Amino acid sequence: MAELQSVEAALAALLRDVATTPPEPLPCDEAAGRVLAEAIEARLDVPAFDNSAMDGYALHHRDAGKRLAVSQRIAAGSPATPLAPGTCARIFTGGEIPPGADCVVMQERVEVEADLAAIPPDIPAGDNVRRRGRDVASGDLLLPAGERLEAAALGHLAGQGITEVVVRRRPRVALLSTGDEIVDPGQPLAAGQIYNSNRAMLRRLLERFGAELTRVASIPDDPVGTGETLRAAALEADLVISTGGVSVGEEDHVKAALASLGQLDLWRLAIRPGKPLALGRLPGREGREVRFVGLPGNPVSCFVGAWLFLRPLLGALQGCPALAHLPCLPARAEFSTRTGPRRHYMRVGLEFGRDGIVARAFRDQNSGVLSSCISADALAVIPAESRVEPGDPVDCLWLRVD
Ligand SMILES: Nc1nc2c(c(=O)[nH]1)N[C@H]1C(S)=C(S)[C@@H](COP(=O)(O)OP(=O)(O)OC[C@H]3O[C@@H](n4cnc5c(N)ncnc54)[C@H](O)[C@@H]3O)O[C@H]1N2
Ligand code: MOO
Repeated sequence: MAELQSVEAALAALLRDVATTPPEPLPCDEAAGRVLAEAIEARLDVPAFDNSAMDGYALHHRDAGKRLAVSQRIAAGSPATPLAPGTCARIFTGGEIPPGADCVVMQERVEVEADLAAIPPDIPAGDNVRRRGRDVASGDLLLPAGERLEAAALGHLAGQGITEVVVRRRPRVALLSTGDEIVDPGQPLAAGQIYNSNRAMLRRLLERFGAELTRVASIPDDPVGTGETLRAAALEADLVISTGGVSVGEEDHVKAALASLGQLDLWRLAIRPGKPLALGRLPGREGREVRFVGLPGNPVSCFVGAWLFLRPLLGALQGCPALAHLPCLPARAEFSTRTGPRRHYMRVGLEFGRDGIVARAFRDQNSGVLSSCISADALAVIPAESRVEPGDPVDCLWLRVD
């Protein structure tokens, strides 16, 4: 039997020449989770002016240790006037530092008697002053292209007064299921049939990875219908995904249809779960090439395949480097296991303790046992032909990310 291939080789083949989706303008209010198509330069200084970090008194530091008349009151949002020499200004958090002042003393340290503020000694220049442009200076790179717009980035855009951004169109994905035995939830189950659990699981994962599902369908069990379904799916999608039917079964219309419509490579990977994987290309609209990924039908193989292959692919389609790799955490195994010729991606829960991270494996790691994925914080990567004992180090790919 041909030698098993590596995940890295399959991933490189999958990601070769992936074109990003086209850019589209979008109001910032609708842009959460979307990926910037172009870098954004800051057009304002933030803060826009030197301002106070405290409620207190603004003064020149040479006047520290004196009793000073309070010559003005500066609330946040009202302009300051130059500070009369030898006086201080009552100031509030966010209030503009008046010209002539260079520090702020918080009010808890100041005694006010008969309109005079007793300032403690030795206040350094700059104390409690938030300098203009400290966060962002006009002309700086505010956000790079490829940034996924999450909370702080959206706040940063708003801080610049920006209302619209140019983002990558969501990758359009067709999600197809194979298998005569697979039935949609809501329908009655006949003997030997099972409900389609991969579809609901992948739909959620794909949406988390930034996709828009354009078609969710089952592939009919005949060659003509299969070809038509694949062709129609490719015309409206950037990516066509199928589940099931990638191992060595006899009747497989998907493989035949793909091979005749476009191109198909069948991979047998040295991993568990997820050994069989189909990668191909289909003709799309206007001569574009649409990627095809055929994941194995076993639900855990599907789940693991989605994290290992679909997430980086959706990252490449969106031009988003953050989706290329899962964060890898060093943990200590709380279990023992041994592997054969395939690298094992074990579903583990992680416990973060003072002495580091402990990885606990789900009791049943069979590729049909979807319960192993429910509380999986990570995939522990156990190299091929190795042995792990409790306390041994294991690399864990963190799954609590988008
Ligand atoms: N003789 C061999 N048999 C198998 C091999 C092999 O190398 N030689 N590989 C095994 C491995 S590993 C995997 S993984 C599976 C992959 O099989 P397929 O991708 O061809 O998938 P199916 O046979 O269609 O289904 C496998 C399993 O998953 C269930 N399934 C399928 N789709 C769904 C769905 N949408 N929701 C829930 N469950 C689904 C299906 O009923 C089967 O039980 O092949 C092994 N066999
Ligand atoms: O590799 Mo299969 O994906 O073990 O069940």
